[in-house]
Amino acid sequence: MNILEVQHLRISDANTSEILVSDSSFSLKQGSCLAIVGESGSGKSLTCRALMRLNRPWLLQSGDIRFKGEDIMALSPKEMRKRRGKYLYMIVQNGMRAFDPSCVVGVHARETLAQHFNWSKKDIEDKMIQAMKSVMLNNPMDTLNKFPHELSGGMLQRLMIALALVLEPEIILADEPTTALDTISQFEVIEQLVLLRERSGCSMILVSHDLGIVNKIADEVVVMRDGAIVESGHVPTIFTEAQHSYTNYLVSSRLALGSRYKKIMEERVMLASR
Ligand SMILES: Nc1ncnc2c1ncn2[C@@H]1O[C@H](COP(=O)(O)OP(=O)(O)OP(=O)(O)O)[C@@H](O)[C@H]1O
Repeated sequence: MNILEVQHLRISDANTSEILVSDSSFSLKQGSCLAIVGESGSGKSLTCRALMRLNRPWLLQSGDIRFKGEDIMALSPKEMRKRRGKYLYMIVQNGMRAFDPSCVVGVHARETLAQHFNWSKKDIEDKMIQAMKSVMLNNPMDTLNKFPHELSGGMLQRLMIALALVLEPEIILADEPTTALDTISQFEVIEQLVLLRERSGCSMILVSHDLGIVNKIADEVVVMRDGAIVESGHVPTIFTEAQHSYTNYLVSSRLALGSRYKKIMEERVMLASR
């Protein structure tokens, strides 16, 4: 069963009349992970944000987006706000942008959870602390009392994942969740995303440049270029039988994440044995 169906999505810039995403159609199966790959500027983030209806007001979108059959495009702004967080949850590239810089991250977490659940302050805190421990954020109370700029990029990403564990959204949109991180933090955040899927059974859309990450997490993939989908299919098939020359180019030039993992793990084993 498809939890999300997108038909003929088109995004254009009202200021310039430029078409940024043209006639994009894809679907997400319940419980599966769909990756959107493509070079910079191909329309991956705009597509993701269109699903949440979070694009800037001058970016006009048309087409049909259905979440469990419900027409997302027809919802009022108020109804759409209710769907964000609990149904569609976004993990962004740069954690600093996800949190209000003027307050400690615990306030953001509490406010987000209070929007969706009738839990007491104590319940919210307990659930958040438990989730933070499970994503290896030690000293959760200390972390919750910090401002975003006092936390590393990896910690902010893990905080977003912890929040997702408590919210249990139906679809997680992870837009280049590791791009802004160093290699070790990338590895850890990817591991946490894999665990998040296992624990919550959520469906996921993963935007990535990195076909190594896609190979590790995703079941299906769509390849975008210049605002259009040029190819889509099952991950193993795309890796071995890509039809489009651009997909072949991506596959052949992909970062060998597998070997990077191996290298990191070898380094860790060496450090641990010293
Ligand atoms: N707010 C905006 N206003 C106008 N044009 C925009 C806006 N955001 C993005 N664009 C344009 O839309 C196109 C697609 O952008 P998008 O951010 O979706 O690319 P992307 O594939 O996610 O790239 P990257 O991998 O670098 O994040 C680009 O040409 C970009 O310049």
